[in-house]
Amino acid sequence: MLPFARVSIIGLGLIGSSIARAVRQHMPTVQLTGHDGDPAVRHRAREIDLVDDIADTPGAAVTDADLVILCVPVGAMGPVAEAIAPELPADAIVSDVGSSKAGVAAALAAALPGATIIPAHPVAGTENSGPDAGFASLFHGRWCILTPPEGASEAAVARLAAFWEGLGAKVETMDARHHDLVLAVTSHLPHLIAYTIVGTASDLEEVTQSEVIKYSAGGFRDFTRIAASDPTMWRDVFIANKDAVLEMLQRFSEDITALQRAIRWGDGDTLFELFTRTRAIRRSIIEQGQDDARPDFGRSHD
Ligand SMILES: NC(=O)C1=CN([C@@H]2O[C@H](COP(=O)(O)OP(=O)(O)OC[C@H]3O[C@@H](n4cnc5c(N)ncnc54)[C@H](O)[C@@H]3O)[C@@H](O)[C@H]2O)C=CC1
Ligand SMILES: O=C(O)C(=O)Cc1ccc(O)cc1
Repeated sequence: MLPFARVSIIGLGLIGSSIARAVRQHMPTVQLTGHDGDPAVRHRAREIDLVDDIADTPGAAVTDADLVILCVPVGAMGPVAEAIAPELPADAIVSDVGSSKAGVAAALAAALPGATIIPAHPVAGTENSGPDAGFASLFHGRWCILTPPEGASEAAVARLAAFWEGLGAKVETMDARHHDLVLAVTSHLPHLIAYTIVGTASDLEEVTQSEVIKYSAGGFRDFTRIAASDPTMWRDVFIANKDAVLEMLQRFSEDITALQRAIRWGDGDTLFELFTRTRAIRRSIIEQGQDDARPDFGRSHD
């Protein structure tokens, strides 16, 4: 028995289109409806037959749904929730996939009083955007974190968990604020660092742009992948998760200052001890099978 029969996806970019493809693959009897605010995306979604029905307004996309998933940038979650409010069936569950959770949860609760809202975050993605970037296996073996508000219906949480497990994800439940703190250090700060270092390299006067491209060794290349991530999405994440990001940035600044001091004073032991510890962390990630360097990662568009 499937947890939902009629799923509506608002926002048909990387994550929305990946959910659509995964639902088609794993739950082929589910009736899928989609909407995107960009007419070109709606046109493309029709062209590639992404879902069963594309609605021209957010409200029209949810009239029949028993699960509505908002897959838009976090800054657009509140306005989209307001737009679906008049048409939302009373028994529908509303969820989202935003990369930050506390602010989104507050925006959804304000826009949809009385609705069953279970926010979620599939911790899986790539630097690409748009309906052609998605793929059905994106969530396989990846975590999806649910952040139900206090007093949320356990049955609704269980149904949403079953949905994500059905798409191949592993599900964890967490408080929204804790989620935002954890993701600030594991995802948001790394993106900020990547944006910074690629910006710094391109601003240098004594090193030319073509030298940066020509001699970019492994480390810098990896940063450029992350720094190619969607500007709208990440602008919204940093604005929405301001407190947690600033807290982690403060810690990071202190730690990098300590390394600066170690380099200045030739304190090799401090550098060696840190690099040994970080190598062990990388190896344990690989041992747990959570490495994105899987041969087909981001390439398979099934
Ligand atoms: N990119 C990634 O790796 C991951 C992203 N997320 C979250 O998923 C959400 C979507 O991100 P992506 O799919 O990567 O972005 P995307 O840019 O590929 O797709 C977003 C879609 O939302 C549409 N949209 C924007 N504002 C809208 C509005 N007001 N009404 C209707 N449609 C609107 C855009 O036209 C676009 O097609 C974001 O909240 C992001 O934080 C979560 C996990 C991973
Ligand atoms: O492409 C990468 O390396 C990512 O880190 C993808 C990603 C981006 C945002 C999320 O909230 C979750 C995963």
